[in-house]
Amino acid sequence: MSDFDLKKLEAIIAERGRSGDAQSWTARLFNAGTPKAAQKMGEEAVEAVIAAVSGDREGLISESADLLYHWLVVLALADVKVDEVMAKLESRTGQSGVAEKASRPHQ
Ligand SMILES: N=c1c2ncn([C@@H]3O[C@H](COP(=O)(O)OP(=O)(O)OP(=O)(O)O)[C@@H](O)[C@H]3O)c2ncn1[C@@H]1O[C@H](COP(=O)(O)O)[C@@H](O)[C@H]1O
Repeated sequence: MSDFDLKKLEAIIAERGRSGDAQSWTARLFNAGTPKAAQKMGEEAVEAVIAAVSGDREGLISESADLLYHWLVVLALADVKVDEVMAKLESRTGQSGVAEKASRPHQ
């Protein structure tokens, strides 16, 4: 099993985004800004949905990777850390999760 994880990709994105390398897709997204990065994230999400609904397992894996990459770029541009998202998810587990869930509408 791979030991690659979202925090490693987060670090790569932070470094590549600031690189100024014209060949870097991450740098191009950083330069383009949040609207472009968020648009790409949305496109990849839709492609992942299509793969899931059509039963395309390999497609779902590939589109999920694209989605997570673009999601991390959007987070980086908003100065939000993966750890903050994980803390939010953790707060929804166990007893604290019950309290958080009760405070959220539509759940
Ligand atoms: N994980 C990814 C990753 N996933 C997807 N992509 C790129 O996301 C881009 C958009 O995907 P699309 O399928 O929409 O491709 P496209 O049709 O060319 O896009 P459009 O410009 O036409 O909208 C493609 O160029 C993919 O290569 C990624 N680009 C980079 N990474 C990671 O970021 C690192 C640094 O990459 P660079 O910034 O390119 O050096 C890489 O080593 C990887 O670890």
